[in-house]
Amino acid sequence: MESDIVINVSGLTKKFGNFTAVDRISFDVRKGEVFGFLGANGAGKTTAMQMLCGISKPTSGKGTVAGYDILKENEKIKRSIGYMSQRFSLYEDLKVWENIRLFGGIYGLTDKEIKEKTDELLHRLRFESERNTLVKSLPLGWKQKLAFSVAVFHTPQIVFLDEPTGGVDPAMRRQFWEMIYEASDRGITVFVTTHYMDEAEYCHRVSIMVDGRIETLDSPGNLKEIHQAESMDEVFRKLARKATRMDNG
Ligand SMILES: Nc1ncnc2c1ncn2[C@@H]1O[C@H](COP(=O)(O)OP(=O)(O)OP(=O)(O)O)[C@@H](O)[C@H]1O
Repeated sequence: MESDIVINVSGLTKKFGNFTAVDRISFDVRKGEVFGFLGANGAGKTTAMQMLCGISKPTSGKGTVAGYDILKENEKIKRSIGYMSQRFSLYEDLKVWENIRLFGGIYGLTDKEIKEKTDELLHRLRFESERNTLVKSLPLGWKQKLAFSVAVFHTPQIVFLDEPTGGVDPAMRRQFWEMIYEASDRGITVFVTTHYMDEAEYCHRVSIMVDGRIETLDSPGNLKEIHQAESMDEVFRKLARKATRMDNG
């Protein structure tokens, strides 16, 4: 259904000088879908995601995100999405409740909404006792859960997650993925990059980028069938082997 499409891009390209970081990518993502965006280091995932979020202007190509034109309406896109990355998310020197208030305000909620939703969120996370804790003293897994909760606090149409679960154990990652499914059930589309192939199995659909291009895109089940592989890890290794671009940064 046309109206269910929340991301639609066609021929999206980003060049840095003569170097083509993202090369004519085209795809659709549906409302409530958990969409995995995979690729080896340097494949172009972050660059592509920045274009989708309205942070970086495409060199060519077109598309819409949350119903807005990525070339002309990037400010409106920024207001319709949530964003969480491993590197930039919460303020370490602020308390838990102060972080929630800050991001609620940035995303345009009123003080009353922020207060009500903060109580509800802390209750749901069973985190009331940590209301006044400084974020820097929380374990990494809890920081990630809180960062995700903050990124969907304003009920955005789409939340972009850039390697959200780096560095935590599988049990903690599973808890994180329960939150992802809850958001998806509420109709929030989840666009997620990850290096963990068990997480790729949890996505409704997965795309794999190689050297700036989308090499394959389908459900994990179909990808395994098409590429004659036992696991997503094997699918990924078969495709990533084709990469000529090396970037170990
Ligand atoms: N501002 C820039 N100027 C020049 N080259 C860039 C710039 N940003 C990214 N690149 C290059 O574009 C390519 C794609 O980078 P990008 O960060 O999008 O990859 P990635 O798939 O997100 O990798 P990783 O998994 O390591 O984050 C890399 O070769 C990178 O060096």
